[in-house]
Amino acid sequence: MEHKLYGLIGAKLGHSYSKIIHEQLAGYQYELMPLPTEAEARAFMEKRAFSAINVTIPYKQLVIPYCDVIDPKAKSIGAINTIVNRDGKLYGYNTDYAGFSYLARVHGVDFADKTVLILGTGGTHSTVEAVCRDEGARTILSASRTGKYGALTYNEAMRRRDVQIIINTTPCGMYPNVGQCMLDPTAFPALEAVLDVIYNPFRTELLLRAEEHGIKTAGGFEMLVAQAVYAAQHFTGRFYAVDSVIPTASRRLQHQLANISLIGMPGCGKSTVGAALAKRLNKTLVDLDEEIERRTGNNIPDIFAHEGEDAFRRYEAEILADIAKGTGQVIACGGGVIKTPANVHAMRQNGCVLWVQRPLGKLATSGRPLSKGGAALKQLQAERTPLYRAASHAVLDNSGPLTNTVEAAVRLFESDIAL
Ligand SMILES: Nc1ncnc2c1ncn2[C@@H]1O[C@H](COP(=O)(O)OP(=O)(O)OP(=O)(O)O)[C@@H](O)[C@H]1O
Ligand SMILES: O=C(O)C1=C[C@@H](O)[C@@H](O)[C@H](O)C1
Ligand SMILES: [Mg+2]
Repeated sequence: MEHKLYGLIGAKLGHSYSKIIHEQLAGYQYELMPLPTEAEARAFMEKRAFSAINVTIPYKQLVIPYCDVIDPKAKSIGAINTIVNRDGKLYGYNTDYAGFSYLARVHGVDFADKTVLILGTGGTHSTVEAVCRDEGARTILSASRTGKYGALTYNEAMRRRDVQIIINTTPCGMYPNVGQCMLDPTAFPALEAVLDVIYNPFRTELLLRAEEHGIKTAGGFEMLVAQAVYAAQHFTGRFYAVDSVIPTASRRLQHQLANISLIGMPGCGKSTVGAALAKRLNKTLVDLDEEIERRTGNNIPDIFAHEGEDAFRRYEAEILADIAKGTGQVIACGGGVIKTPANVHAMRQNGCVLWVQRPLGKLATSGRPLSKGGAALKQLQAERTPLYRAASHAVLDNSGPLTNTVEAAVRLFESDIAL
Protein backbone atom coordinates (compact mmCIF):
# COMPACT_ATOMS: atom_id res chain seq x y z
CA MET A 1 0.00 0.00 0.00
CA GLU A 2 1.44 3.39 -0.97
CA HIS A 3 0.63 6.46 1.08
CA LYS A 4 3.03 9.18 -0.04
CA LEU A 5 2.43 11.11 3.17
CA TYR A 6 5.54 12.62 4.75
CA GLY A 7 5.48 14.95 7.72
CA LEU A 8 5.82 15.70 11.38
CA ILE A 9 3.55 14.83 14.28
CA GLY A 10 3.64 16.50 17.68
CA ALA A 11 1.28 18.38 19.98
CA LYS A 12 2.14 21.92 18.86
CA LEU A 13 4.05 22.64 15.66
CA GLY A 14 3.69 26.40 15.12
CA HIS A 15 7.42 26.95 15.75
CA SER A 16 8.72 24.15 13.51
CA TYR A 17 11.03 24.69 10.52
CA SER A 18 10.88 21.02 9.50
CA LYS A 19 8.61 21.61 6.50
CA ILE A 20 10.95 24.04 4.80
CA ILE A 21 14.02 21.98 5.67
CA HIS A 22 12.69 18.68 4.32
CA GLU A 23 11.12 20.21 1.21
CA GLN A 24 14.32 22.04 0.25
CA LEU A 25 16.38 18.98 1.02
CA ALA A 26 14.58 16.04 -0.44
CA GLY A 27 11.84 17.20 -2.80
CA TYR A 28 8.85 15.39 -1.24
CA GLN A 29 5.95 17.34 0.20
CA TYR A 30 6.19 17.44 4.00
CA GLU A 31 3.19 18.24 6.20
CA LEU A 32 3.11 19.65 9.72
CA MET A 33 0.41 17.57 11.42
CA PRO A 34 -0.33 18.87 14.91
CA LEU A 35 -2.09 16.27 17.06
CA PRO A 36 -3.01 18.14 20.25
CA THR A 37 -4.15 15.10 22.26
CA GLU A 38 -2.65 11.71 23.01
CA ALA A 39 -5.82 10.05 21.72
CA GLU A 40 -5.30 11.72 18.33
CA ALA A 41 -1.66 10.64 18.28
CA ARG A 42 -2.64 7.02 19.02
CA ALA A 43 -5.36 7.04 16.36
CA PHE A 44 -2.84 8.38 13.82
CA MET A 45 -0.32 5.64 14.68
CA GLU A 46 -2.95 2.89 14.55
CA LYS A 47 -3.97 3.87 11.00
CA ARG A 48 -0.36 3.71 9.72
CA ALA A 49 -1.46 5.82 6.74
CA PHE A 50 1.88 7.46 6.03
CA SER A 51 5.10 6.82 4.11
CA ALA A 52 7.42 8.28 6.74
CA ILE A 53 7.14 10.69 9.63
CA ASN A 54 9.11 12.58 12.20
CA VAL A 55 7.84 12.67 15.74
CA THR A 56 8.32 15.51 18.18
CA ILE A 57 7.29 16.56 21.69
CA PRO A 58 5.49 14.92 23.47
CA TYR A 59 5.10 11.71 21.44
CA LYS A 60 8.63 10.30 21.07
CA GLN A 61 7.92 7.63 23.70
CA LEU A 62 4.26 7.08 22.84
CA VAL A 63 5.09 5.88 19.29
CA ILE A 64 7.51 3.15 20.44
CA PRO A 65 4.96 0.29 20.82
CA TYR A 66 3.56 0.98 17.33
CA CYS A 67 6.90 0.25 15.68
CA ASP A 68 7.68 -3.27 14.44
CA VAL A 69 11.43 -2.81 14.21
CA ILE A 70 13.33 -0.42 16.46
CA ASP A 71 16.87 0.72 15.87
CA PRO A 72 19.06 -0.33 18.86
CA LYS A 73 20.12 3.27 19.60
CA ALA A 74 16.50 4.47 19.64
CA LYS A 75 15.63 1.54 21.88
CA SER A 76 18.37 2.21 24.41
CA ILE A 77 17.56 5.94 24.49
CA GLY A 78 13.82 5.25 24.72
CA ALA A 79 12.79 7.86 22.15
CA ILE A 80 11.89 7.68 18.45
CA ASN A 81 11.76 10.73 16.18
CA THR A 82 11.78 9.03 12.75
CA ILE A 83 9.44 6.30 11.51
CA VAL A 84 9.46 4.74 8.06
CA ASN A 85 6.60 2.63 6.75
CA ARG A 86 8.07 -0.15 4.57
CA ASP A 87 5.30 -2.35 3.18
CA GLY A 88 3.15 -1.83 6.24
CA LYS A 89 5.96 -2.47 8.71
CA LEU A 90 7.01 0.49 10.86
CA TYR A 91 10.74 1.03 11.43
CA GLY A 92 11.69 3.44 14.22
CA TYR A 93 14.92 5.47 14.54
CA ASN A 94 16.36 8.27 16.63
CA THR A 95 18.17 10.79 14.43
CA ASP A 96 18.30 13.45 17.18
CA TYR A 97 21.24 11.50 18.60
CA ALA A 98 23.35 12.00 15.49
CA GLY A 99 21.96 15.53 15.13
CA PHE A 100 23.13 16.55 18.61
CA SER A 101 26.49 14.88 18.17
CA TYR A 102 26.91 16.83 14.90
CA LEU A 103 26.06 20.13 16.63
CA ALA A 104 28.67 19.62 19.34
CA ARG A 105 31.27 18.49 16.81
CA VAL A 106 30.93 21.42 14.40
CA HIS A 107 31.20 23.85 17.29
CA GLY A 108 34.29 22.15 18.66
CA VAL A 109 32.58 21.05 21.88
CA ASP A 110 34.23 17.86 23.11
CA PHE A 111 32.57 16.03 26.00
CA ALA A 112 35.57 13.81 26.84
CA ASP A 113 36.39 14.09 30.56
CA LYS A 114 34.04 17.03 31.03
CA THR A 115 31.48 17.81 33.71
CA VAL A 116 28.22 18.41 31.88
CA LEU A 117 24.99 19.86 33.25
CA ILE A 118 21.82 18.97 31.31
CA LEU A 119 18.82 21.22 31.94
CA GLY A 120 15.51 19.35 31.83
CA THR A 121 14.55 15.74 32.36
CA GLY A 122 12.03 15.42 29.51
CA GLY A 123 12.18 13.66 26.13
CA THR A 124 15.35 15.17 24.71
CA HIS A 125 17.29 14.70 27.94
CA SER A 126 17.95 11.02 27.36
CA THR A 127 19.17 11.61 23.79
CA VAL A 128 21.60 14.31 24.88
CA GLU A 129 22.74 12.26 27.87
CA ALA A 130 23.46 9.28 25.60
CA VAL A 131 25.67 11.42 23.35
CA CYS A 132 27.56 12.87 26.34
CA ARG A 133 28.06 9.42 27.83
CA ASP A 134 29.13 7.80 24.55
CA GLU A 135 31.56 10.64 23.91
CA GLY A 136 33.28 10.24 27.25
CA ALA A 137 31.86 12.86 29.64
CA ARG A 138 33.27 12.35 33.15
CA THR A 139 30.23 13.55 35.13
CA ILE A 140 26.73 14.13 33.82
CA LEU A 141 24.44 16.17 36.07
CA SER A 142 20.83 17.02 35.41
CA ALA A 143 18.72 19.89 36.70
CA SER A 144 14.98 20.43 36.70
CA ARG A 145 12.45 22.69 38.39
CA THR A 146 11.34 19.93 40.80
CA GLY A 147 14.68 18.20 41.29
CA LYS A 148 12.88 14.83 40.89
CA TYR A 149 14.31 11.60 39.38
CA GLY A 150 17.79 12.22 40.69
CA ALA A 151 18.07 15.70 39.19
CA LEU A 152 19.33 18.77 41.00
CA THR A 153 17.10 21.79 41.47
CA TYR A 154 18.26 24.89 39.60
CA ASN A 155 19.46 26.40 42.88
CA GLU A 156 21.52 23.32 43.66
CA ALA A 157 22.90 23.25 40.12
CA MET A 158 24.08 26.86 40.44
CA ARG A 159 26.35 25.77 43.28
CA ARG A 160 28.20 23.22 41.12
CA ARG A 161 31.29 25.27 40.38
CA ASP A 162 32.82 22.39 38.41
CA VAL A 163 30.30 22.52 35.50
CA GLN A 164 32.13 22.96 32.16
CA ILE A 165 29.35 22.44 29.62
CA ILE A 166 25.64 23.29 29.97
CA ILE A 167 23.04 21.84 27.61
CA ASN A 168 19.44 23.06 27.65
CA THR A 169 16.81 20.47 26.70
CA THR A 170 13.79 22.29 28.20
CA PRO A 171 11.37 24.43 26.18
CA CYS A 172 12.26 27.43 28.36
CA GLY A 173 12.93 30.42 26.07
CA MET A 174 11.33 28.82 23.02
CA TYR A 175 9.07 30.74 20.61
CA PRO A 176 6.64 32.33 21.39
CA ASN A 177 7.84 32.66 25.00
CA VAL A 178 11.23 34.04 24.08
CA GLY A 179 13.36 35.92 26.62
CA GLN A 180 12.91 33.40 29.45
CA CYS A 181 15.91 31.83 31.14
CA MET A 182 16.07 29.45 34.10
CA LEU A 183 19.62 29.93 35.29
CA ASP A 184 22.47 32.36 35.14
CA PRO A 185 25.30 30.96 33.00
CA THR A 186 27.74 33.46 34.50
CA ALA A 187 27.46 31.72 37.89
CA PHE A 188 29.74 28.88 36.67
CA PRO A 189 33.43 29.78 36.86
CA ALA A 190 34.63 26.76 34.84
CA LEU A 191 32.00 27.09 32.10
CA GLU A 192 33.39 26.63 28.55
CA ALA A 193 30.32 26.13 26.40
CA VAL A 194 26.53 26.32 26.39
CA LEU A 195 24.45 24.37 23.87
CA ASP A 196 20.71 24.75 23.46
CA VAL A 197 18.54 22.30 21.52
CA ILE A 198 15.99 25.09 20.96
CA TYR A 199 16.24 26.43 17.41
CA ASN A 200 13.49 29.04 17.44
CA PRO A 201 14.77 31.63 18.27
CA PHE A 202 18.25 30.91 16.86
CA ARG A 203 19.69 32.17 20.14
CA THR A 204 17.73 31.77 23.35
CA GLU A 205 18.09 34.13 26.29
CA LEU A 206 20.39 31.56 27.93
CA LEU A 207 22.72 31.63 24.91
CA LEU A 208 22.63 35.42 24.61
CA ARG A 209 23.65 35.78 28.25
CA ALA A 210 26.47 33.25 27.90
CA GLU A 211 27.68 34.82 24.64
CA GLU A 212 27.86 38.24 26.31
CA HIS A 213 30.37 36.78 28.74
CA GLY A 214 32.56 35.32 26.04
CA ILE A 215 31.39 31.74 26.53
CA LYS A 216 31.15 29.55 23.42
CA THR A 217 27.51 28.94 22.44
CA ALA A 218 25.50 27.03 19.86
CA GLY A 219 21.76 27.00 19.26
CA GLY A 220 19.78 24.01 18.01
CA PHE A 221 19.25 25.02 14.38
CA GLU A 222 22.11 22.97 12.95
CA MET A 223 20.98 20.02 15.08
CA LEU A 224 17.50 20.35 13.59
CA VAL A 225 18.90 20.39 10.07
CA ALA A 226 21.24 17.48 10.84
CA GLN A 227 18.51 15.26 12.32
CA ALA A 228 16.35 16.12 9.28
CA VAL A 229 19.13 15.08 6.87
CA TYR A 230 19.62 11.78 8.73
CA ALA A 231 15.82 11.29 8.75
CA ALA A 232 15.62 12.04 5.00
CA GLN A 233 18.18 9.26 4.41
CA HIS A 234 15.87 6.79 6.15
CA PHE A 235 12.81 8.22 4.35
CA THR A 236 14.27 7.96 0.85
CA GLY A 237 16.86 5.21 1.17
CA ARG A 238 19.28 7.67 -0.44
CA PHE A 239 22.67 8.56 0.99
CA TYR A 240 23.53 12.21 1.43
CA ALA A 241 27.06 13.55 1.72
CA VAL A 242 26.10 14.66 5.24
CA ASP A 243 29.26 16.60 6.01
CA SER A 244 28.59 19.00 3.15
CA VAL A 245 24.79 18.79 2.88
CA ILE A 246 24.16 19.70 6.54
CA PRO A 247 26.27 22.89 6.67
CA THR A 248 25.13 24.01 3.21
CA ALA A 249 21.45 23.54 4.04
CA SER A 250 21.83 25.13 7.50
CA ARG A 251 23.54 28.18 6.13
CA ARG A 252 21.06 28.68 3.30
CA LEU A 253 18.09 28.40 5.64
CA GLN A 254 19.67 30.58 8.29
CA HIS A 255 20.23 33.28 5.69
CA GLN A 256 16.65 32.97 4.54
CA LEU A 257 15.24 33.14 8.07
CA ALA A 258 17.62 35.59 9.73
CA ASN A 259 16.65 39.13 10.61
CA ILE A 260 18.95 42.10 10.05
CA SER A 261 18.46 44.96 12.49
CA LEU A 262 19.81 48.41 11.69
CA ILE A 263 20.76 50.74 14.52
CA GLY A 264 22.58 54.06 14.64
CA MET A 265 22.28 57.78 15.25
CA PRO A 266 19.00 59.54 14.42
CA GLY A 267 18.90 60.38 10.73
CA CYS A 268 21.88 58.17 9.76
CA GLY A 269 19.88 56.32 7.11
CA LYS A 270 18.44 53.25 8.87
CA SER A 271 15.04 53.51 7.18
CA THR A 272 16.46 54.35 3.77
CA VAL A 273 19.14 51.62 3.85
CA GLY A 274 16.63 49.22 5.42
CA ALA A 275 14.14 49.59 2.58
CA ALA A 276 16.79 49.07 -0.11
CA LEU A 277 18.40 46.15 1.75
CA ALA A 278 15.08 44.38 2.30
CA LYS A 279 14.39 44.58 -1.42
CA ARG A 280 17.88 43.37 -2.30
CA LEU A 281 17.68 40.32 0.01
CA ASN A 282 14.00 39.65 -0.51
CA LYS A 283 13.21 40.21 3.15
CA THR A 284 10.27 41.97 4.75
CA LEU A 285 10.99 45.55 5.82
CA VAL A 286 9.76 46.60 9.24
CA ASP A 287 10.37 50.24 10.06
CA LEU A 288 10.05 50.19 13.84
CA ASP A 289 9.07 53.86 14.14
CA GLU A 290 6.35 53.45 11.51
CA GLU A 291 5.16 50.29 13.25
CA ILE A 292 4.93 52.16 16.57
CA GLU A 293 2.89 54.88 14.89
CA ARG A 294 0.65 52.29 13.24
CA ARG A 295 0.04 50.28 16.39
CA THR A 296 -0.44 53.24 18.76
CA GLY A 297 -2.33 55.37 16.27
CA ASN A 298 -0.17 58.40 17.20
CA ASN A 299 2.80 60.01 15.54
CA ILE A 300 6.13 59.91 17.34
CA PRO A 301 6.61 63.66 18.03
CA ASP A 302 3.10 63.61 19.59
CA ILE A 303 3.92 60.60 21.78
CA PHE A 304 7.02 62.42 23.05
CA ALA A 305 5.10 65.68 23.58
CA HIS A 306 2.06 64.22 25.32
CA GLU A 307 3.29 61.05 27.07
CA GLY A 308 7.05 61.64 27.39
CA GLU A 309 10.10 59.62 26.39
CA ASP A 310 9.59 56.83 28.99
CA ALA A 311 6.19 56.00 27.56
CA PHE A 312 7.67 56.01 24.04
CA ARG A 313 10.46 53.62 25.15
CA ARG A 314 7.87 51.26 26.62
CA TYR A 315 5.90 51.15 23.35
CA GLU A 316 9.12 50.70 21.44
CA ALA A 317 10.31 47.77 23.60
CA GLU A 318 6.95 46.03 23.54
CA ILE A 319 6.52 46.33 19.78
CA LEU A 320 10.13 45.38 19.01
CA ALA A 321 9.84 42.29 21.28
CA ASP A 322 6.90 41.15 19.19
CA ILE A 323 8.46 41.93 15.80
CA ALA A 324 11.91 40.53 16.56
CA LYS A 325 10.48 37.05 17.30
CA GLY A 326 9.65 36.87 13.60
CA THR A 327 12.06 35.90 10.82
CA GLY A 328 13.18 37.02 7.38
CA GLN A 329 12.97 40.73 8.19
CA VAL A 330 15.07 43.85 7.93
CA ILE A 331 14.21 45.86 11.03
CA ALA A 332 15.05 49.57 10.74
CA CYS A 333 15.05 50.84 14.32
CA GLY A 334 14.85 54.30 15.83
CA GLY A 335 18.06 55.95 17.03
CA GLY A 336 17.38 55.37 20.75
CA VAL A 337 16.44 51.69 20.55
CA ILE A 338 19.69 50.72 22.31
CA LYS A 339 18.72 52.72 25.42
CA THR A 340 16.52 49.82 26.56
CA PRO A 341 18.79 46.84 27.37
CA ALA A 342 16.17 44.15 26.58
CA ASN A 343 15.96 45.46 23.00
CA VAL A 344 19.51 44.30 22.31
CA HIS A 345 18.73 40.64 23.04
CA ALA A 346 15.46 40.94 21.12
CA MET A 347 17.38 42.07 18.01
CA ARG A 348 20.20 39.54 18.38
CA GLN A 349 18.06 36.43 18.99
CA ASN A 350 17.31 35.84 15.31
CA GLY A 351 20.06 37.52 13.37
CA CYS A 352 22.61 40.28 13.11
CA VAL A 353 22.66 43.90 14.22
CA LEU A 354 24.43 46.44 11.98
CA TRP A 355 25.48 49.87 13.24
CA VAL A 356 24.85 52.37 10.44
CA GLN A 357 27.41 55.18 10.52
CA ARG A 358 27.09 58.48 8.68
CA PRO A 359 29.17 61.63 9.31
CA LEU A 360 27.52 63.95 11.87
CA GLY A 361 27.27 66.79 9.35
CA LYS A 362 25.20 64.60 7.03
CA LEU A 363 22.66 63.41 9.62
CA ALA A 364 19.07 64.40 8.95
CA THR A 365 17.52 66.21 11.93
CA SER A 366 14.06 67.44 10.91
CA GLY A 367 11.08 65.87 12.71
CA ARG A 368 13.34 63.97 15.14
CA PRO A 369 12.40 64.84 18.76
CA LEU A 370 15.80 64.14 20.32
CA SER A 371 17.98 65.36 17.49
CA LYS A 372 18.52 69.11 17.50
CA GLY A 373 21.77 69.31 15.53
CA GLY A 374 25.09 70.96 16.39
CA ALA A 375 26.64 70.49 19.84
CA ALA A 376 23.64 68.55 21.14
CA LEU A 377 24.07 65.97 18.38
CA LYS A 378 27.76 65.60 19.19
CA GLN A 379 26.88 65.06 22.84
CA LEU A 380 24.23 62.48 21.89
CA GLN A 381 26.78 60.65 19.75
CA ALA A 382 29.28 60.56 22.61
CA GLU A 383 26.68 59.12 24.97
CA ARG A 384 25.43 56.50 22.56
CA THR A 385 28.59 55.29 20.89
CA PRO A 386 29.38 52.67 23.58
CA LEU A 387 25.78 51.41 23.42
CA TYR A 388 25.78 51.09 19.62
CA ARG A 389 29.12 49.32 19.78
CA ALA A 390 27.98 46.82 22.42
CA ALA A 391 24.71 46.09 20.64
CA SER A 392 26.05 45.60 17.11
CA HIS A 393 27.87 42.76 15.35
CA ALA A 394 29.48 45.11 12.80
CA VAL A 395 29.67 48.68 11.53
CA LEU A 396 27.95 49.59 8.26
CA ASP A 397 29.49 52.66 6.64
CA ASN A 398 26.84 54.91 5.08
CA SER A 399 28.98 57.88 4.11
CA GLY A 400 28.85 57.19 0.39
CA PRO A 401 26.08 56.40 -2.11
CA LEU A 402 23.21 54.20 -0.97
CA THR A 403 24.04 51.35 -3.36
CA ASN A 404 27.52 51.04 -1.79
CA THR A 405 25.97 50.81 1.68
CA VAL A 406 23.52 48.13 0.58
CA GLU A 407 26.23 45.98 -1.02
CA ALA A 408 28.42 46.38 2.07
CA ALA A 409 25.48 45.24 4.24
CA VAL A 410 24.95 42.19 2.01
CA ARG A 411 28.65 41.29 2.31
CA LEU A 412 28.54 41.60 6.12
CA PHE A 413 25.37 39.53 6.33
CA GLU A 414 26.77 36.83 4.06
CA SER A 415 30.01 36.66 6.00
CA ASP A 416 27.97 35.05 8.80
CA ILE A 417 28.88 37.63 11.44
CA ALA A 418 26.02 36.45 13.60
CA LEU A 419 25.82 32.72 12.91
N1 LIG B 1 23.76 56.93 1.58
C1 LIG B 1 22.93 58.00 1.49
N2 LIG B 1 23.07 58.91 0.51
C2 LIG B 1 22.27 59.98 0.44
N3 LIG B 1 21.28 60.25 1.30
C3 LIG B 1 21.09 59.39 2.32
C4 LIG B 1 21.89 58.21 2.45
N4 LIG B 1 21.48 57.53 3.56
C5 LIG B 1 20.46 58.27 4.06
N5 LIG B 1 20.22 59.36 3.33
C6 LIG B 1 19.19 60.40 3.57
O1 LIG B 1 19.28 60.78 4.94
C7 LIG B 1 17.97 61.09 5.43
C8 LIG B 1 17.72 60.31 6.71
O2 LIG B 1 17.56 58.94 6.40
P1 LIG B 1 16.59 57.98 7.21
O3 LIG B 1 15.28 58.61 7.44
O4 LIG B 1 16.64 56.69 6.49
O5 LIG B 1 17.37 57.90 8.59
P2 LIG B 1 17.01 57.07 9.89
O6 LIG B 1 18.27 56.59 10.45
O7 LIG B 1 15.96 56.08 9.57
O8 LIG B 1 16.40 58.21 10.82
P3 LIG B 1 15.62 57.98 12.23
O9 LIG B 1 16.66 57.81 13.25
O10 LIG B 1 14.87 59.25 12.40
O11 LIG B 1 14.74 56.80 12.05
C9 LIG B 1 17.00 60.79 4.33
O12 LIG B 1 16.67 62.00 3.67
C10 LIG B 1 17.79 59.87 3.39
O13 LIG B 1 17.35 59.96 2.08
O1 LIG C 1 10.50 20.81 15.73
C1 LIG C 1 10.73 19.99 14.82
O2 LIG C 1 10.41 20.20 13.65
C2 LIG C 1 11.41 18.75 15.17
C3 LIG C 1 12.08 18.69 16.38
C4 LIG C 1 12.76 17.46 16.86
O3 LIG C 1 11.94 16.88 17.85
C5 LIG C 1 13.02 16.48 15.73
O4 LIG C 1 13.37 15.23 16.31
C6 LIG C 1 11.84 16.31 14.79
O5 LIG C 1 12.20 15.45 13.74
C7 LIG C 1 11.42 17.66 14.21
MG1 LIG D 1 14.06 55.78 10.47
